[in-house]
Amino acid sequence: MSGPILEVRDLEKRYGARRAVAGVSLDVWPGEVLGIVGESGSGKTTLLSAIAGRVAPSAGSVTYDGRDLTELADVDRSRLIGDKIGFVHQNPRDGLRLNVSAGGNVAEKLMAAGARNYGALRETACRWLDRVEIGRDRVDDHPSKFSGGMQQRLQIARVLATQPQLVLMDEPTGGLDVSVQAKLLDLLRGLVDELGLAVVVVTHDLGVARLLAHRLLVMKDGLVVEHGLTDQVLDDPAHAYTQLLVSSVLQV
Ligand SMILES: Nc1ncnc2c1ncn2[C@@H]1O[C@H](COP(=O)(O)OP(=O)(O)OP(=O)(O)O)[C@@H](O)[C@H]1O
Repeated sequence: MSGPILEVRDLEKRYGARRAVAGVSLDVWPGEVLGIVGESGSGKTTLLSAIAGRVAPSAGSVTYDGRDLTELADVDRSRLIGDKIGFVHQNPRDGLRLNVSAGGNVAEKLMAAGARNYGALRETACRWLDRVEIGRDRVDDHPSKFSGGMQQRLQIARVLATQPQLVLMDEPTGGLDVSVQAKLLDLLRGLVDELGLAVVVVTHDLGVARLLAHRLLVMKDGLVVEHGLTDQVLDDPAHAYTQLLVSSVLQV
């Protein structure tokens, strides 16, 4: 593939008179991690949800691998997104089936993608548990019995098992203890590098952005106010709003 894997153009989402996303354009290239940062209410989650087809944009286009997702029939868009685009929720409970075993959570994604052989499914599920550092002895346990960090790692295994080329992440380490966050970030960074994933990660945590993202978009009131390489944006912010975001972190 020679161009961006994801192209978003003039994306807008209105709720009544409010423009939650007010005309955003972005590109993501294969193997690239794009971070979207901004304070609460700046439109990050709405932007990610619109890219993922979870909310219908009011205007604009979302082109994945040459196809405009906003023009596909619902069923075709769902299939494409299910197969090729992964979504990691902040709350792992939104991305897991809690009454299905850990192995089953991974295996059912593989089955939806066409895998059938029980032995191979179980072995692949176990290998994914290995990769996200969940013991194989937990393969038959329900994730409702797991800690928050383990649930998040299982959600990541479930999302990555079908080898998506693009993964959208909404505050993937939010709601976890700091030490658990650090471990999860390490794991995510390793998997993203190893699998060469293209990622869009939404976070209000500039530390997470610094560790994961190659490039950053800074959002305010539904608009992108600054974008650039992560170190450049965080170390030498050009926009007053980004300066405030960065300095408010430094003061903590
Ligand atoms: N379903 C909805 N109906 C009406 N307004 C909404 C809806 N979802 C979001 N909004 C509004 O759109 C704006 C952007 O919200 P959004 O959740 O995208 O921001 P955010 O940057 O992700 O914030 P947070 O970090 O708190 O999740 C806010 O003003 C919010 O109130």
